[in-house]
Amino acid sequence: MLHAGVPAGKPTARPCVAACRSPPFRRRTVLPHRLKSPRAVASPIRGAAISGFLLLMPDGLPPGGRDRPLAGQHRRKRMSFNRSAANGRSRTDFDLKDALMVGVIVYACSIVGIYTAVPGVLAAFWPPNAVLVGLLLRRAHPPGVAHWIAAVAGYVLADLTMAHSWPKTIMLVSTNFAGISVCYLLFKRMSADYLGLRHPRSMLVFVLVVTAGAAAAGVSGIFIHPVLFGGTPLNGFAFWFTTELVNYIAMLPVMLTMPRLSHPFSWRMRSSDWPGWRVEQLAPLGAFAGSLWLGTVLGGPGVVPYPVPALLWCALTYSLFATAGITFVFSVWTLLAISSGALVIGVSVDSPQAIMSLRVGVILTALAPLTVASVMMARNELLARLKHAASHDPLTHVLNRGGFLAAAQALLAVPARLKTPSAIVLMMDIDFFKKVNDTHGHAAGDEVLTGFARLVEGCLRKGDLLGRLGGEEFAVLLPECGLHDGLAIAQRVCDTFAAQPTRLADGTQLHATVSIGVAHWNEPGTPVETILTAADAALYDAKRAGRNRVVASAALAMGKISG
Ligand SMILES: Nc1nc2c(ncn2[C@@H]2O[C@H](COP(=O)(O)OP(=O)(O)OP(=O)(O)O)[C@@H](O)[C@H]2O)c(=O)[nH]1
Repeated sequence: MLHAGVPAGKPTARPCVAACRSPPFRRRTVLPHRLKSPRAVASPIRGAAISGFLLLMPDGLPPGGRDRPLAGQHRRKRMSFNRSAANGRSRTDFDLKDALMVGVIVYACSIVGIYTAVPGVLAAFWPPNAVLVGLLLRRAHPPGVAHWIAAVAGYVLADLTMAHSWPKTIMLVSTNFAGISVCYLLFKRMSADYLGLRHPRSMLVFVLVVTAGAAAAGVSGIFIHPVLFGGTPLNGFAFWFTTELVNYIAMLPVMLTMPRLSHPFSWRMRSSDWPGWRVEQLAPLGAFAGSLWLGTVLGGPGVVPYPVPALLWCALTYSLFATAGITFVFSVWTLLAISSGALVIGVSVDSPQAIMSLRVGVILTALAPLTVASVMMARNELLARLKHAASHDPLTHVLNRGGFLAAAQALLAVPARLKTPSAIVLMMDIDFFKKVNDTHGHAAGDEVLTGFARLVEGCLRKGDLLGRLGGEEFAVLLPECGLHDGLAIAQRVCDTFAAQPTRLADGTQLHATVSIGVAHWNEPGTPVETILTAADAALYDAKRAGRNRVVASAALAMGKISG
């Protein structure tokens, strides 16, 4: 029998988990291919773009479903503006910089809105309000006074740049803020699921909130419209209400569902999605573009909803953010194409009523794909949570028996997936665990199990599998690992666990040890169960030999490490 020869009760000093990452781990660690590809090398332009984006998109809101951590997965460290403190800058410095950025964005969006407006008429495309609401909601912290002041300054400067008089500027800015504050205050009270449009009913609530915000702007329009544009108060309400409604519905979903880019690397990581992409996944986008083109060719009053089937197809295929973006393109394209004559609907759209009717009709059409995408998102997240719960252990959050066996089978059943047809299985069982429970209680036993799982996880590479097969028994699969390295890894787990007591909630330090059986898989075609049985037999030998040790399977051993 081969074993590591660590005497029971006399642990080798390995005080920290970090020790587990020393060679041979590091030697064997393979950099993910995508990080080495030229695509992964960020260009200065992309770096600058990402940095700018980070300022705009702090992680106030959990991103779309795919990014949201599930119970048991390591939670990605939430980065907030506080990270500036770590860089030696004070929070105030950073808030001011951040507020300045908000002001600049509001200014830039306002200029775009003013430039695209028909002279003497309220701007049809007015992005700053929706963008500002999105920015304020997506912050990690509630916006400070500096943010609000910067936003007001952005609007005022844009109006003054366009040589608007002060009274006109004040009226326009206060009307903008009537809608913005109602939207912000109502959205702020919502849970992240509703705010991220990931709840099945979130689109309904979204429409109610933006309708309230648009109505607030409309009420202000009752007073200022007759003064600024000479219409009736009713016209003022209708014009401001519809314009704000259209802009909020078109733009705010994009802002609310935009993925969090809290770390430049997350952008690179997303490139890993691409190998899974197939050309046919571009079909819904092609259908959408085709339907827009068909509308321009055929014309007529019925062309506006032509793209709806393609939009629904996009909603069923792409992420909520992508669907929101495509829907935004649909709304803007349709309104611009009709006003420019590229889309001939055969009805004159020159009266205020006709313009309002068109805007509201287009934007309500866009609600259908947004609702489908939102419900799909909620459904996919629920499925992911169920799948996770079915394959993971609720206590330690590592794979459960079924999850481990399925993942191991999937890995070993297709040897082509492995660069080298060699894998190691460790069967690990905490020693005298019953005594831990009996002496310190079941809760303390649970803490030992959880602590052990975290310790082992800290010793593994990405791609290694860890599972809790039951009780105090765990298994590890190390793909593309030879026997020598596998035994060394097992020994490090054994030594580190023995040297590192579990600190219980009451402060007590609890020493425990683990016995490990190691088996080597190097013959493609050998089922996982066979290798697990061999490792289990070795584990049994380790227990019999005195525990707190590593033993290689007699059947499959090809070498040993010295004790
Ligand atoms: N706290 C806690 N205990 C568990 C859990 N699952 C199983 N156990 C306990 O784990 C103990 C396993 O005891 P045994 O199988 O006798 O093994 P052992 O005491 O570790 O002895 P050796 O394995 O021979 O070293 C039993 O007392 C189980 O009740 C759990 O989820 N939490």
